[in-house]
Amino acid sequence: MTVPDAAPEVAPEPRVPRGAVLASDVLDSTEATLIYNTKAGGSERSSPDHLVEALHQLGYRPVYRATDSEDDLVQALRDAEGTVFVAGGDGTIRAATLHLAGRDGVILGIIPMGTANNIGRTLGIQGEPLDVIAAYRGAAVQPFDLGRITAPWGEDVFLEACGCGAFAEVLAEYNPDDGKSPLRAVQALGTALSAFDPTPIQLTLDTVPEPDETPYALLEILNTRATGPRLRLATTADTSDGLLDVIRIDASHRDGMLAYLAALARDDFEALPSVQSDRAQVIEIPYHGQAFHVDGEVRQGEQGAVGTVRVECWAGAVQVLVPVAAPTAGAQEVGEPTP
Ligand SMILES: Nc1ncnc2c1ncn2[C@@H]1O[C@H](COP(=O)(O)OP(=O)(O)OP(=O)(O)O)[C@@H](O)[C@H]1O
Repeated sequence: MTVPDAAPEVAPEPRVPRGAVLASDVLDSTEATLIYNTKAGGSERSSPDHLVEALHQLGYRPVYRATDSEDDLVQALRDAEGTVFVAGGDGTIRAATLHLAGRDGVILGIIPMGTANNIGRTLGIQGEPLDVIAAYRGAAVQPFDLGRITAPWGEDVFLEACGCGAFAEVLAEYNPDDGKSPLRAVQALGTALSAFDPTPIQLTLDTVPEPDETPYALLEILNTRATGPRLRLATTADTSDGLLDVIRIDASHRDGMLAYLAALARDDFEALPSVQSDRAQVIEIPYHGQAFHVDGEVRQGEQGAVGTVRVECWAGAVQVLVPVAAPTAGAQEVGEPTP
């Protein structure tokens, strides 16, 4: 069995995150595919050639599959085996991951190159692309959950989050032509949180209905800690726990806009008294035509529609490469040292 640079050269006792295993224990192939979105925000920081060379140095045999759009991923990933490295923003990682979900024998290697990088940050994967690749020497593999949605508009899968209320309304109104500004988006969310007038709904968490109907100014189901323009709504979310974080704000008890903006800036959104935080496997949300977002995409509301939006955690849908040295989501406490 040949493995890509399995043994770390400097760390005699690699410590892998809890729930993860060394990549060298599961990979029996040095095969690798590189997807590189040349349109993503940070793509000028390196080139596919540089990344291919860096992967070679780790012991992989990478093949770069050029893609002009998401549609090209069907062909590029059809026969992919081994490790699929995806360089791009959250949108690119999402697009590729949707093709890999539920597939055996494939591991996702994230090379964050966007603005928000919510997926990479949740896993402790950040930095310049070549540094990220270097940190994959002696890496571990851990499960990465996805969210699966069955709704009146159809089926959806998300990596980061889905939800309705203020953030979905902001995304539905957000005009990308005005420029992609995290600050503008956060300010818009603050305003929407204090002004949005939601319809009361009765939520069900893991088959247990909530006692009352509640008007939620914000209802977000998160897999990663942050979504959108780095909105850290679920500050302790764990992408490998088989659960989704349910973050909600009852509109009748909401704080003022500044309280939310300040909490986001302080990174303790869940500590606000008006923010309720729970974890569940299955969440059922009554649908009355309200707008939803699924990661960065919007499912526009449909007047007069009724039904249920069922959101379920798809535990371990993907296997993801994580550096052993960096802390990872849910793995701040590391497991026993690997022999
Ligand atoms: N493999 C791909 N090749 C080319 N284009 C892609 C690919 N995957 C996604 N895209 C498209 O590229 C666009 C930008 O992607 P992405 O969101 O990853 O980058 P970004 O906008 O720089 O990131 P961020 O949102 O973090 O700033 C998206 O509209 C997406 O549809």
